[in-house]
Amino acid sequence: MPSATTTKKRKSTGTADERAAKQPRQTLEAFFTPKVVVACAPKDEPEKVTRERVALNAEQNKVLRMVVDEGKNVFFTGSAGTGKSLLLRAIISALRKKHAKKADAVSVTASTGIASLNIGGTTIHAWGAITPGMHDIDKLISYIKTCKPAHKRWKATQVLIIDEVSMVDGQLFDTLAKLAVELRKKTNRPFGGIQLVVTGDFFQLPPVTRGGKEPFFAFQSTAWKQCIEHTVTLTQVFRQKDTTFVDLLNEMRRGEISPEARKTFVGLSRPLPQDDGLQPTELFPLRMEVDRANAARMAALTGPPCTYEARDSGAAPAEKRAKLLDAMVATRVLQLKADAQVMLVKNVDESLVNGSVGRVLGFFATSACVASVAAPVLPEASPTKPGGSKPASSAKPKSQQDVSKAPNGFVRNVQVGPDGRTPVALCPETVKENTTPPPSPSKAKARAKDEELLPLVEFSTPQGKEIVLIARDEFRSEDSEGKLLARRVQIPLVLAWAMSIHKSQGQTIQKVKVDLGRVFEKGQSYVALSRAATMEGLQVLRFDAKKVMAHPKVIEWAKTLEQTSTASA
Ligand SMILES: Nc1ncnc2c1ncn2[C@@H]1O[C@H](COP(=O)(O)OP(=O)(O)OP(=O)(O)O)[C@@H](O)[C@H]1O
Repeated sequence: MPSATTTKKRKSTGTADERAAKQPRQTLEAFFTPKVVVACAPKDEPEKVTRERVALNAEQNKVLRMVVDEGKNVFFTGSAGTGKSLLLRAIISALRKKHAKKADAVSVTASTGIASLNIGGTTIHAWGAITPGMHDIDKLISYIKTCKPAHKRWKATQVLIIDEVSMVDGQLFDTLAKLAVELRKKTNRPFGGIQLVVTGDFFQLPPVTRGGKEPFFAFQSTAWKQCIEHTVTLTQVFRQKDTTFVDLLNEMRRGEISPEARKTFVGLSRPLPQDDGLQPTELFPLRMEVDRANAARMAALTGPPCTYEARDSGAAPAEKRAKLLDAMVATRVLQLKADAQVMLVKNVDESLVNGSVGRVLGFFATSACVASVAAPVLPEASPTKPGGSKPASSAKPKSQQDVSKAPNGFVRNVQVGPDGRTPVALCPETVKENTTPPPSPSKAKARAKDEELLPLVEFSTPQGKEIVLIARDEFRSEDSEGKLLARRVQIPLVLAWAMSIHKSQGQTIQKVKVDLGRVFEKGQSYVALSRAATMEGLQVLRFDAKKVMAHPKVIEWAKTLEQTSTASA
């Protein structure tokens, strides 16, 4: 029976490794393999739920079974927060186990770079070696045939996953289907016989169009009608617990705002409390507005700035490389100050995710933070390679050894002194209890001399506060043959007083502020407002019912779905 959980054994090379091998594997694979109940079990077998696992609900399990056990072509959708991403990660994990012996059998893609980053995949364009905007099948085929890895992928793929499909242009969907048929020479089967697993919410962001052109959604394409056998709508909202808020968001999603809903939204214009020291993240449609808002907040902080220049490399020609680097979420120059509000742009584990917001406490060396960890726990790791932070020395107490092992160089659970921002190892007056004494402050300072000072950040997570030293990490852009085009090693943080709605898609943000007066695209307001976990954490300025309208084509299409499901119920 295939299992959705992973407990890969490691080669034991010594006592430390033996200890580590006994630990449950806590890499990002564990994050992509969320602690979900195995869903490939026969329907009548009771589900095993362990203490730390998130159990998929019945509708999520149904989709997982349709995809993994029955091999069906499925589009699963649902409003924001219904667990599409979590389910997708469980599906990816189960499919990889199912096809473990066949490399390239499971291809994981998304419409945008950011969405693909969230599921450890690649963009659909990069996967298929498709030039954006090009639909000449013959030209595309001859180009793909020159890219051996891409050609191999087209032929070897048995399951193609496409996330955030609302942003996939319908014409592209048709092109993909035609290419699959041609390249796989299985002309009698839709999509060349590739199993499709597609997800997203068409009420969220639409495909990008030029010059105000109407979007052509994937569901309007001919291939969609031929290839998507089953549409499943997830209905249980997990992100928001408050049913009143869920109902309000649903009214908005359908574009039917009642007078009561309007009144409630207008009432959300009040400022949010700042009891945890964090201000709401303001969501803007344009990157320019985001940069301006963040720069103004930074200028208001009086402390000295700490600047991180990215370490860039890559084989692409200069102009192309610059473009690729520019599109990366990590910036070329990151300027931070103590008290700056920041957002993590890498997934680490279930509590520290791409989207976690925190406040910079100061800038410290890894060694000082390793000496100040609060508890002897093994930190969970990121799948990316370490980005340049130096490992701390090996002659340390057990807890410190474990901490320095974090492959991403992060130091978790740092304990700070009475000022609330200095690691205890640097506070002479602080005596740590219950662990081996930390190195003396003078030693820690001496060791710190050669090390790059890194931002120490207090994150607000659903599990509570955690202080983490953030090391540099790697961001890569590869071509369809897997060749490294551009690489950036940078601190994986961005300023987070403000962020773009586009980048916020898929995230859960505890405190959100949205000025609807700025929103210009259908779907944007719904994405922005539905990032908030609670109404208490949402501030809405200039509410205008017209601005929250869904696209009429999507409303029409959704009605046909409802009719189908009512008829088949
Ligand atoms: N079965 C489940 N049990 C408990 N929590 C869940 C479950 N499924 C999802 N969640 C949680 O609900 C929240 C929203 O889930 P997720 O991000 O997967 O939703 P989504 O449908 O992809 O949202 P969006 O469309 O806004 O990106 C996350 O915090 C996730 O961990």
